[in-house]
Amino acid sequence: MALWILNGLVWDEQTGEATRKHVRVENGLIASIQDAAAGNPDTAGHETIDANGKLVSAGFIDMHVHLREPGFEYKEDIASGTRSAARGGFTTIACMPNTRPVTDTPETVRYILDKAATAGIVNVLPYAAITKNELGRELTDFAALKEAGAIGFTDDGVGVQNAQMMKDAMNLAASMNMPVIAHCEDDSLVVGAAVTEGKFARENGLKGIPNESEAIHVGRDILLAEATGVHYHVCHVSTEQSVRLIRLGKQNGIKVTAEVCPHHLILSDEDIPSMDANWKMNPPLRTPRDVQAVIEGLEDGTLDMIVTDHAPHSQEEKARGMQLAPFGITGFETAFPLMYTKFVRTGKWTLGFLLKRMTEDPARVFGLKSGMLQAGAPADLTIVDLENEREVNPESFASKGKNTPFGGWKLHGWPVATIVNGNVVWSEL
Ligand SMILES: NC(=O)N[C@@H](CC(=O)O)C(=O)O
Ligand SMILES: [Zn+2]
Ligand SMILES: [Zn+2]
Repeated sequence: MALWILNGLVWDEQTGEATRKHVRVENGLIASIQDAAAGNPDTAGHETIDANGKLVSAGFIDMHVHLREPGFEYKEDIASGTRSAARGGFTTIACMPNTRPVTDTPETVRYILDKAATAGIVNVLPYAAITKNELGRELTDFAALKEAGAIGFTDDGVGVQNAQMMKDAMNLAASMNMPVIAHCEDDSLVVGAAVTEGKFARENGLKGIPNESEAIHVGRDILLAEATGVHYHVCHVSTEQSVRLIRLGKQNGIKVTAEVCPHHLILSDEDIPSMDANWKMNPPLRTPRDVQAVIEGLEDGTLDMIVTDHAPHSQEEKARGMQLAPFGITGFETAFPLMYTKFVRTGKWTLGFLLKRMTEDPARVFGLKSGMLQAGAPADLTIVDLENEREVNPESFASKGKNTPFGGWKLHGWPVATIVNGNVVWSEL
C-alpha cells in the first residue's frame, strides 16, 4: 500500500515559489512527486493525507540536540525527546554525548541506538565523546565508537582545553574519515559568568562571558583542521569574531563547517527581561552586533545550517536563578515557527533558503541520504501550516523541558504532521 500526500505546497527552487504537488510514498521511500495541475491520481486502496494549502518539505534535520538519556531522564529521554522533535517537524536528529555515563564507550552508543529503535519515533544519530568522560585528559576509542554507530566526535558541553589533545583527536578522526564537532569555549576566559559581556551584564552588575572565549577556540581549531585535514564543525556559533574566522578558513579551503541556533539569530543580551534563567544558555545571547554577524554568516554560507541545541532542564533546576541554573533552552518545538515568522514572513529570506538550511545543507555537510524532497530519497517528510498563528505554550510541549524564553510568542509556521521512513509518526491533520 502506498501513502499519497495530496495537494501540498512544495517549494521549487527553479521558479522560486511553492506549487501544488502530490507526493507518493512507498516502501519507506519517496516514490514520485507529480504536479497537482495534471489532475488527481487514482488513490483507491491507498492511504491518503490531504495537505491542501500546507507546505510539504523534506523532514527537518537537527545536527545538535540533547536527549539526556542515559542518565538524565528527569530532564528528557529518548521517547519524549523524539516526540518533541517530531512535533517540531524534525525527522533526523544527532544527539550529544554529555549523558550519564558520558557516551564514550561502544556500549553507550549501542544503548542509545537500541533505545531509539524501540522508543524513538524519529531517526537518531549519536555522537560520541572526544575524551573519556569529557574530561579532556584521554582520547576515547574512536575506532570502536565508529564501529558501534557514532557519526562524529565531540565533547559538547565543554571545550577541549588542550590544543595537543584536540590535534591528536583531529588526526585520528581524519584517518577514519570522521568529523570533529566542537563546543568552542576557553575556560580560562570564563570564570563563573552566566551571561555575555554586554549591556545586560553591566546593568545588573554581573560578570560577563567574553566573545573571545568562543572565538579563540574557533581560530585555534581551524588552524588544527588545516594541519590535520579533518572535517571540523563548529557548534552553536554566537560571535562576530567566530564568523569572521570561519569565513577566512573557508576562503582558504580548510574543511570547516558551522551551525547556528535560532536564539542566537533572533535574540541579543539586550532582550533579556530579568534574571530569569530561561534566558540562560551556552553560548550566551550576545550583543546586537553579534546577532547581525551570525545572520550575515548564515546568509553568505559561512554558517552552513540551523540547529536547535535542544537542551532541556527541569523546572527545579531552572528555578535556581540566572547565576546558579544550568545553561540551556529547549528548541525543537519552536525552531521552525520562529525562523519562519522572523525571517520568511518578514520578507528577509525566501522559504526555500530557510528550508535548505534545515534540510539539504545539514544532510550535505554530514553525508546523510535524507534532506531532499525527490523520488528515491527516504520518505522523511514534514507538513507545515504556514497560515495559522499560534502562541508558544511551553506547558503543551511534548518535551519534558519547558525551559524556553519564547513562551507567549505569537508565531506562524507550525508543523502539523511528520513522516519518518514512510510512517506518519505524528499528525494533527
Ligand atoms: N547549550 C547549553 O546551554 N547547554 C547544553 C550544553 C551545550 O550545548 O554546550 C546542555 O547540555 O545543557
Ligand atoms: Zn555546546
Ligand atoms: Zn549542545
